[in-house]
Amino acid sequence: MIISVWRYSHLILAISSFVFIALASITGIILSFEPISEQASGYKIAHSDDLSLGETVTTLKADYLEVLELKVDHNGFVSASVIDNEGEMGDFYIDPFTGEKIGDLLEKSPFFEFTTSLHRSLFLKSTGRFIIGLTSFLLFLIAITGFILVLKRQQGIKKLFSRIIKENFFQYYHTYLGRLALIPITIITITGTYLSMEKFSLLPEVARPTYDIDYENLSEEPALKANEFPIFKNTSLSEVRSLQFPFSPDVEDYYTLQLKDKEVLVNQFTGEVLGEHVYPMVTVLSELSLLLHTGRGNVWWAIVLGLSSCSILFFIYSGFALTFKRKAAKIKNNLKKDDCKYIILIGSETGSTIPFAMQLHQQLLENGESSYITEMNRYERFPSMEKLVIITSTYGKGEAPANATKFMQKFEEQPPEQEFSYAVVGFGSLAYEDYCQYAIDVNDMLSQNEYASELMAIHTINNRSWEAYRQWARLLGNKISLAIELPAKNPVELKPKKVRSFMVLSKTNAEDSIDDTFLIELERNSGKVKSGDLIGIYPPDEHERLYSMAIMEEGQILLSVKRHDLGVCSNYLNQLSSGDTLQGSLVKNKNFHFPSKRKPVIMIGTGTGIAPFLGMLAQNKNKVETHLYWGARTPQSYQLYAENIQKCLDNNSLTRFLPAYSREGDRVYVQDLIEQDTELIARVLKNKGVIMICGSIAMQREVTNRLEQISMGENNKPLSYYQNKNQIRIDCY
Ligand SMILES: Cc1cc2nc3c(=O)[nH]c(=O)nc-3n(C[C@H](O)[C@H](O)[C@H](O)COP(=O)(O)O)c2cc1C
Repeated sequence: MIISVWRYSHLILAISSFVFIALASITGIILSFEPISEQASGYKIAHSDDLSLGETVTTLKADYLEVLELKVDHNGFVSASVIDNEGEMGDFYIDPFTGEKIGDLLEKSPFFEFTTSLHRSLFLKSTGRFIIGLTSFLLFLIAITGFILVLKRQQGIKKLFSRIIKENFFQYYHTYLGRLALIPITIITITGTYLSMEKFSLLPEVARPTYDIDYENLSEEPALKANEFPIFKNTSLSEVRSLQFPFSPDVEDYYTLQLKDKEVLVNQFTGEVLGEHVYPMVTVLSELSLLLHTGRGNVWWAIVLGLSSCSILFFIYSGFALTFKRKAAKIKNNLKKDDCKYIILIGSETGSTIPFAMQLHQQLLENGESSYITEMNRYERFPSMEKLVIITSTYGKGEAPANATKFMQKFEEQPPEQEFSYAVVGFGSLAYEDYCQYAIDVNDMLSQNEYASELMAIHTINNRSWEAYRQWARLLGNKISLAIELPAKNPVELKPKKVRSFMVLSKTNAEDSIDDTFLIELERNSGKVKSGDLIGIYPPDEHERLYSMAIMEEGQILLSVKRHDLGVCSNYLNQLSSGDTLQGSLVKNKNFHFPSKRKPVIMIGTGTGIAPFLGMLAQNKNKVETHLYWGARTPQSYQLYAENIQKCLDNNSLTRFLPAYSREGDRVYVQDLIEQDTELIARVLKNKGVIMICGSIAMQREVTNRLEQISMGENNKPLSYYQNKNQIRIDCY
């Protein structure tokens, strides 16, 4: 398993504590409802926060025979302990404006009592409290290591909140929610740890306040009413925690006023402040920790706490799902490294490139060749090596993935001592500025080795395209004269698909077209597809083959297919007639849909890559400015699409059609046309328009090179900047 230090720490911490974290989160979710239900009980009187303490004290003294204590709790509910005019003692919530009783004191429900005990101590008293305290601290460390991983993924603090590149559901939402929940989770864990430390007396001890009151000189003059005491007049109820009334009418007895930050003793006759004790930091932090950890008195914060606890459960689930996926990618060898002619070295951060490399390894073995596969960091001299294949991803900012960081140094220290040829495949994503940079660097290094000769030029693969990898493997097979044919169906993608029947509505014949290409219309039997989505077609007893779909005006599916002499699926489709049915499955391709915003669109395609664009144009009801650059061999190739394209030009759903014919006249390619329209391309990118590319990988490479030049030259921004904003949408195979 390949893993970086931070990811390893994140994982180990999570594994060691996930059971307790899950328990604390579930109980935490339940407990977040407690402050919400308390607030819903309605004992908070509007505007009471601004009422002065003096007013309430005066009102209470007038209403009751004796007042013992006044309290304001975390919800802002005001309660009083009194003896009424009938001599009855009472302890209840009051309206601080009138002094009237408005309800009995709330008692903690047995359910919340039970949940709180479970949350705090797992019913294990001190042992439980210790476990929960430690869990809280571990969760804090998990949050921090997670944050570092997000920083690495987003390539620095500046890009922390820029778009997350979606590689799969779990990775995307693990990162997305991690970013959102980081601050609340950090607060929950720090306060939880603090509260536990307090329980175990690990914080500095707080001494009881001592006062130096001059009892000899206490005065009863000038006697003022409570609402005239400056301290009571200038203190609003929102600042008060409690006020203990004097025990007797003797001047030696005083009011004890507890505010949020200090305790004050007040002469009961004159209102003079007799003593003051500011709470130490430890006490203030304890109070704050309790409020922040429980959400007491603040419904919104309680909701944030509840949602954060839910997100922790999701992190546990998605984190393990990601880990198991990574663990599944294993490197296996049957032969000894010293005996193998083929050496395959893998560079991978998360392991997703491994199954690709393993497929090649298997094929070589099946062809009777000796092949050894290992991680790049395990490079050493391989005495029998004749061919070196390096398959590596790029991470960070064009850097080596985790298991390849030492490769270059090792290779330089122990270069091969015999002649060998090499081929490098880069796995990467065009969404990053330094596309496949590490593979490029490795390729450069190998090219400088005196014994090395290039077996194949470096090949780059965007977004783990299985089709692109398959093509490369086929080319490699041709080079080394082996029948290397990887399965058509991506073995790395495990999700089963729903297979349905589709009826053929109409079809042209490949034989009638100069390019051996035909159109086939299928009845649509599901409403949830869009042009640009894919259909996987299953010829009888064969693997699936994917085609990009156009959804036409009447909702039918249109495919454009090139027939290959040995192509099982294209020949199967070509012999179908109207009324026949075929088996297929629909695959969402969300990153290749026509944009919903009314911004200009540039479509670039070659050959059958025009198909999804035909559907998008047919659905372009808003007549969004759209330019279609299409590459083919000869003008006759256009005949197949002429009617459709002309219709779109006539009804303005297509603004311009720019064909490039590579076997006629000046031999023009789509990339040449793009170069001629530099200004338009730069403007579209600048104005948040979208560029869509569909067709062959070779064309994609040429086109993206030109676009990169235009983007840098005209707008001073790398193409990846627009790719990250989803303005570049690619579906190439
Ligand atoms: C944080 C992060 C950084 C990446 N940086 C680059 C990059 O600089 N260049 C690139 O071409 N691809 C980059 N990628 C894309 C990966 O190379 C690509 O997803 C690859 O398939 C990952 O393979 P692996 O999981 O086997 O390492 C990056 C991906 C992530 C998550």
